[in-house]
Amino acid sequence: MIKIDFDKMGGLIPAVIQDYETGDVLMVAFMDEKTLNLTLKDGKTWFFSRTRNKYWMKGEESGNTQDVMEVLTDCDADTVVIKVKQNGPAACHTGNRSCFYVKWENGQWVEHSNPLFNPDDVYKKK
Ligand SMILES: N=c1c2ncn([C@@H]3O[C@H](COP(=O)(O)OP(=O)(O)OP(=O)(O)O)[C@@H](O)[C@H]3O)c2ncn1[C@@H]1O[C@H](COP(=O)(O)O)[C@@H](O)[C@H]1O
Ligand SMILES: [Mg+2]
Ligand SMILES: [Zn+2]
Repeated sequence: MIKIDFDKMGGLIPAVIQDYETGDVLMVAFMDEKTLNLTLKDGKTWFFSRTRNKYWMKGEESGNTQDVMEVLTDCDADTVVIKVKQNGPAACHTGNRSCFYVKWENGQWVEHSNPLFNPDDVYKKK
């Protein structure tokens, strides 16, 4: 029986969040056993934030939650890909649809930012 190998990963595995409809990678964040189980039960994505040292449901503040459509793990069961229906305009807290809007071009990183919301409006409590 396949079991996710959290121990090998120091308790946290990468979760690649993919748009169910377009296949775009929306974000990458981390899950421990508890947040993976929450995600599987709840049908929304839950993560552990190392920076903020807390559990979070994506969209708890912005409303930009993610409905889980499909969950995959890889050959050695130490990463997950989660296909989601993204609610609201964007997954990234910058307002961009995806976190991956910075591209290596001609020897440097170039931002292709196209915010679909203003983070100052959406994240008011800070
Ligand atoms: N909303 C986001 C958010 N959306 C996407 N991401 C991406 O999720 C990844 C992990 O975020 P964290 O920094 O929380 O997690 P981490 O474990 O520190 O990971 P690293 O940054 O160290 O890689 C990063 O690649 C972020 O770009 C976000 N990271 C943080 N937030 C914050 O989460 C809070 C709640 O936001 P909502 O979930 O939209 O309500 C707000 O304070 C936001 O600023
Ligand atoms: Mg961080
Ligand atoms: Zn982001």
